[in-house]
Amino acid sequence: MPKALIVYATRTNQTKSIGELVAEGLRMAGVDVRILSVQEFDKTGVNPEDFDALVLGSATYHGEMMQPMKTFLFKLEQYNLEGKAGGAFGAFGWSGEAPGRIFDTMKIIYKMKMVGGPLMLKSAALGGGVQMAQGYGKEIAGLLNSAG
Ligand SMILES: Cc1cc2nc3c(=O)[nH]c(=O)nc-3n(C[C@H](O)[C@H](O)[C@H](O)COP(=O)(O)O)c2cc1C
Repeated sequence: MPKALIVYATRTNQTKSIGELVAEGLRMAGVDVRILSVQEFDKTGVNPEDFDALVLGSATYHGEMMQPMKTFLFKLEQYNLEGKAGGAFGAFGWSGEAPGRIFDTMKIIYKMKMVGGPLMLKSAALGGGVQMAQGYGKEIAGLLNSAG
């Protein structure tokens, strides 16, 4: 069974809720998922290289991703993530810079095989958010299947 790791940064848990729905979508598509906050990741000793997909999320504050996700993206330099499936998501209010910045870093710096684009939602609970987030997870799972 392919494995996915989701790591997120959040302040009021909207991004966590979106991540949990992305996890559901991945699981529906037969992927084994581990979901952790950045703080939990730091405590666990999980190795991202042990996963087939890495999905990262951060809320946007003051036009930026949250500081723990910035630090986490630097930390990833110690791992070889090239060719792994990837996606990026986050809750936002109006401008939503974080998911796009994370997405580009995963694609350009870590040379990951990314889904079509970042997932930006104002809330997991609004406007078809559940379906969109679950669908995003399924889309990432599709990359794994096509990778064989
Ligand atoms: C002080 C403050 C600054 C914010 N700055 C932005 C911003 O620059 N752009 C944006 O799209 N949303 C901004 N937001 C909205 C948050 O991204 C939004 O509330 C989001 O749902 C929070 O997600 P979280 O629960 O995962 O922390 C801001 C919210 C607060 C309270």
